[in-house]
Amino acid sequence: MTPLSGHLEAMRTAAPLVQNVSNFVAMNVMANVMLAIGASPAMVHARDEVEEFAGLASAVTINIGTLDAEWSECMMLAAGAAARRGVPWVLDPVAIGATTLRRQLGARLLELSPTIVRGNASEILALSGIAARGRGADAVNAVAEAEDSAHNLAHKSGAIVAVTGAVDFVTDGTRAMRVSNGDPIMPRVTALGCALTGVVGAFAAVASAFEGTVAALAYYGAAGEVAARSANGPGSFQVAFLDALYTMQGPDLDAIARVRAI
Ligand SMILES: Nc1ncnc2c1ncn2[C@@H]1O[C@H](COP(=O)(O)OP(=O)(O)OP(=O)(O)O)[C@@H](O)[C@H]1O
Ligand SMILES: Cc1ncsc1CCO
Ligand SMILES: [Mg+2]
Repeated sequence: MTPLSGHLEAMRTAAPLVQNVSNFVAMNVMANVMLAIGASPAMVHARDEVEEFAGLASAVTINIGTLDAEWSECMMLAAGAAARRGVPWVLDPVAIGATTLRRQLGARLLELSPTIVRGNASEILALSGIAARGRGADAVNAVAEAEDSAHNLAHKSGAIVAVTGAVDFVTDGTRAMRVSNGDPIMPRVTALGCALTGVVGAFAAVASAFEGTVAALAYYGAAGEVAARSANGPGSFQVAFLDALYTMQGPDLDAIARVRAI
């Protein structure tokens, strides 16, 4: 396996263009996070250009956070274009269990073979068909409760499935890894999970989906730990987090990362 630092350095060297069909809450947060890591984000989602743009991008991410009928159509077009062209694409199934609209779109997007699915425990449980206790965008379930579902979902869909939370779990349906970096203040800032999906996309542009996902999660959590040391609350954390993502070097990442195979 390439060291985590190798994937971070490759991502920064490539500065991949990542197209994000995201949501109204996350767009600004996500674009700033992606610029801080050294990627090139483009929040492009209009029906008339979304497919064409997917041909230019090195990765595509789809987030159903604030969907309506038109967003849904644009997401299907972007995911379809990425899948046809072999561009890695990442699904973020925000609050997928909450409504019929979300469940139905989630099922249709899964048919377009996402390269990676990244969600919190409640979302991964719901996406794999098990009633989960998520109330909206926030997880109510622990990651461990969703590990079997993640395994089955990966097996069935062919996607790498990442369940994030206090200890992240990543599986391709056969092997699995846990990443135990991060800080409990991270879910107190909106859209940090959504922004993480963009970071996963940037790493998937330069690495295999499994290794890239693990590296992205470790880097994100490690930067969260560094930022939390100087933060007084969610406001100062958000600023410190962008700085930590920006300043973290490969050797820092290898030293702070807590990644283990299961
Ligand atoms: N309790 C926690 N302790 C440590 N780190 C955490 C914790 N919760 C979240 N994190 C960190 O935050 C990252 C994103 O996680 P999270 O699962 O909260 O996303 P999310 O629920 O999709 O967020 P959102 O939908 O609000 O954008 C995780 O990969 C992890 O690094
Ligand atoms: C709060 C919120 N509501 C819809 S999307 C979103 C961002 C976190 O997922
Ligand atoms: Mg989320």
